[in-house]
Amino acid sequence: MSTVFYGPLVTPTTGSLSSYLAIPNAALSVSRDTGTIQWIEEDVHPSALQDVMAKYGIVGEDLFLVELQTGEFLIPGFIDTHTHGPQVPNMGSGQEHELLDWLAKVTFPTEAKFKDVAFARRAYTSAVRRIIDNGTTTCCYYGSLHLEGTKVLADIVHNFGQRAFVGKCNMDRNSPDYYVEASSQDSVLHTLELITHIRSLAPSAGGSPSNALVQPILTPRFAISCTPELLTSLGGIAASDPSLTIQTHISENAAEIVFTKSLFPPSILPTPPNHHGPKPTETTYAGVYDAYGLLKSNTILAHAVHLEGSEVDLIKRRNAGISHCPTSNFNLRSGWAKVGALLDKGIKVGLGTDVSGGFSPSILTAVQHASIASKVVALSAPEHKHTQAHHHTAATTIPFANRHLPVSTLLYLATLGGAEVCNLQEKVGSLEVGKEFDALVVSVREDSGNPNLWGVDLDQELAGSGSETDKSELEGMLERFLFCGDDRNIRRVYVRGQLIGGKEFRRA
Ligand SMILES: Nc1nc2[nH]cnc2c(=O)[nH]1
Ligand SMILES: [Zn+2]
Repeated sequence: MSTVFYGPLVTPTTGSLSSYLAIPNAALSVSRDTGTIQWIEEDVHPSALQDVMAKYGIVGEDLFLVELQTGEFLIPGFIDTHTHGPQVPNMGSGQEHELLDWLAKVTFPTEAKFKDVAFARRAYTSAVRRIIDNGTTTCCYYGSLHLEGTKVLADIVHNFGQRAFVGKCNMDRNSPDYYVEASSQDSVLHTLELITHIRSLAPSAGGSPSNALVQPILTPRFAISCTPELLTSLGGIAASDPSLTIQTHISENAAEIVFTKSLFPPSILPTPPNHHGPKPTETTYAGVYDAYGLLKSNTILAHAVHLEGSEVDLIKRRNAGISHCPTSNFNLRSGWAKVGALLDKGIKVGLGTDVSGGFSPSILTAVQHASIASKVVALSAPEHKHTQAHHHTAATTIPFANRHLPVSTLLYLATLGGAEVCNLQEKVGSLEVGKEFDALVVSVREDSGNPNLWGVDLDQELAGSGSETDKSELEGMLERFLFCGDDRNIRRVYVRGQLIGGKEFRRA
């Protein structure tokens, strides 16, 4: 049995950051058993739709047809490569601080409340629901340091049907007395127990644990909050369990970097695994994680605002991914990441909301600020005039560094780039045959209820044109959605073919 979606479709494609597919009349079939995309046909005229479906043997009772209206389109679901579940209640609070003060004064007190499991259940239920309804189909969650509360987070994500990585913070030092783990041994035991719990959650129909939607993730909060003993143990877990993903923070804030270097002088750092040549004589932030075996192809590094050149090369060599969190980076006055230069190096980059350093749970807000961040980079680059002059050159031929990111790249970062950072690019991130259907039905119609977005159906009405959408109109719809859209424009949210959220789901 299949569900066939018929209407406009927008998707990035593998390997192309400078262009994307915009198909005004697509038919896309999803298996109702496995949730995978079975076939996609482009340019299907309404009168040919029945024939196309008959060609694939889809008739009568086998068929569920979803026809999109004018002003609606399909897009891959958003991937949030970095957020904090227990900080959702804090969104919009404490906006005056920089990182280390903000952690001490605003963040740790709130996270400490998640010791109360009943509180955690209520808060996480609300948090995960709003994250899904904002179109996030895959989410990398930091929990608090608590084992039980973080199990609850994993259970809720599992029950809601979102694809996710869930980890509990490892933090056994440089944290307040009321919010710190008792020892590195405790931290490790609780981490292993959480991994076991998450892997025991029932995989969806017929799947194996490795195919489960919710996966565990090692979560050393950041180097400052972990003793060398703890980092050593976590590196050991990572080495013995190579499929295990790792998330942490890197080079977010200037004071944080100074403190990190003071805690880890080269004399105490172990020699990194896979290290060739002499041991580094100076500490770098990435070098600390590398020394403990935590910088790998399945490591997700949030922020990367102030990376040194040698760190960029090391991250590339290890094929670790970066979560760009521009809303948070502006909000906490951390700075702005040089994303274009990272992309030019071939480093994997996705977007993160970093709630509540970032004040929005929506990847759309991250897209808007990623655009602004890239424009700040362009404006502050010495060759500003030069790059402006080349504005109209074919995008594929120019590097991304020191240039504003085009819509195609913003779309990529929000979807397929995020999938690469999570090593899920074979499964999700784009609408391609064989991938799982993690997707959104977006509406940029006047009746979406978003007063900030001028409805494209109204445009067509005013122009007196028919209701057929052409390719350039569809591209315009995408741009308008990315810059002016919010959850009111997200009608349906699908993960692995299942409807799990969106405006229509909430009403039902
Ligand atoms: N943005 C952000 N940076 C961190 N570094 C360590 N912990 C945090 C956190 O909770 N948020
Ligand atoms: Zn963070």
